[in-house]
Amino acid sequence: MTQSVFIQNPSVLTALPSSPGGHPQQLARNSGRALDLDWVDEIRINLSAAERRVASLPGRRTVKKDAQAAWLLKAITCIDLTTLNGDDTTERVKRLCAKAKAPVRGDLLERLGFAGRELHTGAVCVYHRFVRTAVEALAGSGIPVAAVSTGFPAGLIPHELKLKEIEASVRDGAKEIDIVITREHVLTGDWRTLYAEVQDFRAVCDNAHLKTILATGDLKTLRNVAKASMVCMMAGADFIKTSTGKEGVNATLPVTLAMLRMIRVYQERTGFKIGFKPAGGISTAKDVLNYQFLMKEELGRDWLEPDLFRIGASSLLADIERQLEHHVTGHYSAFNRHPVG
Ligand SMILES: O=C[C@H](O)COP(=O)(O)O
Repeated sequence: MTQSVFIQNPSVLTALPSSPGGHPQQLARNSGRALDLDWVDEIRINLSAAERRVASLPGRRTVKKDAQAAWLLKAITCIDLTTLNGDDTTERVKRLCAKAKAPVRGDLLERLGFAGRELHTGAVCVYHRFVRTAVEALAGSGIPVAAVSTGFPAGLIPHELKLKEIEASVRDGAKEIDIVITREHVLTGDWRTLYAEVQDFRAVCDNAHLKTILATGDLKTLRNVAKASMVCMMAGADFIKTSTGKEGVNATLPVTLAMLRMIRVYQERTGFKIGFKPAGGISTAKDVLNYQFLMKEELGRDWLEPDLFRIGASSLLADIERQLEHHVTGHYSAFNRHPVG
């Protein structure tokens, strides 16, 4: 799961938030570890402190002009370009894949000094039914296909069927599997069962990377979010992900802060770097910059790269492209000029 943006324009180059054209990070994959309930029981989260911490971000951190363009180009490389709708079709998935391969109009890239350089999204994320279509459409691009499996979005189908769905997605060529956890295990504090569930998912993923969706909007408290994060990482998650996009409340900055702090603790204790994926409702360039700032402040530059940071989004790319157009032309275009993504 490694890609890099290659930057040509010198002013954009200096503004890029992480190594331009740099080498992919060599990450040791999280092997998981035995469940240690002390690591779970000791977790405390101060909600008002978390809210204060993230509320200060927009006023404190800002990037403009070339710097903003550079951060937004980097964000594109981290997008899991997503379609997860009941009316998805093969043609829609093919169009999405075409957009993932060429996320920004050629004339804009030229004016940004990017012409001819590699730029694509982090992945394309679809339901299992469309994995094969996406794999074929993305062949040779290096863009992985992520499948939402395990009875997405509620995750209430039988456990054995969840395992079969993961196996089928892997067989069809998915390189990343976004699973939903059973929220009841969190709401009842049944950490052993949650751990066993995620361990089983990880085992059938084989070499595909496992992103565990917590559905944080269903988990009631930040403490539950933090505890579930820790259990999923101990069970072998490669990424922890906030939401399906279908809960009443999806990705938020306070939830992100709680999850990032757990990633930090897990790394301090085990040495493994776990990725983070906010998803659901992230639709503007302004939103995504705040997530990037928080990632950098909490975990450092490594977490601005697509092997440790993904943004699950269906419409964000359109706004980013619009902002890039404004950057190079001074004008905003209508959203319908950026129809996909
Ligand atoms: O995982 C990705 C989400 O389902 C996308 O949510 P969104 O449509 O609000 O961008």
